[in-house]
Amino acid sequence: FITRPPHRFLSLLCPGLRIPRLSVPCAQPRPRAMAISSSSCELPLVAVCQVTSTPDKQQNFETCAELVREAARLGACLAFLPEAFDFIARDPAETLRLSEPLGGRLLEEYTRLARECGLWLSLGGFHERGQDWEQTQKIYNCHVLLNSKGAVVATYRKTHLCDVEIPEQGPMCESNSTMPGPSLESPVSTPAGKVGLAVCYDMRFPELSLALAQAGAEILTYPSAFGSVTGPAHWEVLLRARAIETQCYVVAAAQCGRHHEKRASYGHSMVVDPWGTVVARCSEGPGLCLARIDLSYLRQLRQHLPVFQHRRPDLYGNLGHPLS
Ligand SMILES: O=C(O)CNC(=O)[C@H](CS)NC(=O)CCC(=O)C(=O)O
Repeated sequence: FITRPPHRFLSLLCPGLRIPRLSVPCAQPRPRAMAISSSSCELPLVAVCQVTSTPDKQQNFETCAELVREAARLGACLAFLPEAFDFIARDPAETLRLSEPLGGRLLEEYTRLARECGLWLSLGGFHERGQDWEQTQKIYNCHVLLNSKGAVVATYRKTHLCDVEIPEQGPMCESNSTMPGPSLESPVSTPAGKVGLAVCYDMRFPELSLALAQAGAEILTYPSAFGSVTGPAHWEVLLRARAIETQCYVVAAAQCGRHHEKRASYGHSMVVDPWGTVVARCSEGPGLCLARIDLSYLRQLRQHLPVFQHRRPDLYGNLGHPLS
């Protein structure tokens, strides 16, 4: 996939690249933070990377780095990598053995990559040895956001762990190796908009997405490694529902294909706009797709369909109250 020429790459993998609703005239001055691409009339472009992580960390890094470089060449200001971009291990013991702290070698390599490419990176789910590693011998599933200088600007540790038993998908017990994160993270300003951080299974909890939207998120991210049984049934429906109800863009970078003998993922990485339209999707296998983020469209939509003004938090107990 890496050797394909860019135009072919794009037309194959990015049917959503047709630019959605360029309603902002070029003459209109844009905020500095959004003037990322060579032409100031272009809306910020984001890239969604799809990979098949294996237990081989170095190989995984090289694959991700190739996609990130391609994203930068194509003009993206922000690239999204899926959950477990660092590796997918065969068992919990291997997961723990391969894990690193945020200050470890792998994050250092990604810092260099972000700086080299000059783009922001959403590292969707890093197997992180946290401060409490010595006591707990468990890790966090940590979504790390790097800016274009390679600095860590935010971390969110997955709060809903995937302990489920889906017939024919095999049991998953994430809490065997992983601690749930203690809190949600306030949305972060990026060149593409305010990004709200989540991870995979979190997408099943609309409370989280509403909390992020009410705290100002414009883009929700669900980096994932979705299973092959729940994938066809729930993946696109959940992502589109989260986009429609929060009136946010939803970006979901996914693992795909076979990671090792025991595990495969559904793929179907995509970007959904706040209307619920899928504006970009990856085709089968590793690759990337691109989408433009149009915040004036998002604001218009929120004006025309003001669901956040119609909420009745007086009726829902603690649901729907803002983050901060
Ligand atoms: O294990 C790792 O290394 C990384 N973590 C994952 O892949 C996690 C926990 S097993 N996967 C999911 O949350 C899938 C959720 C899902 O498939 C659903 O909600 O239907």
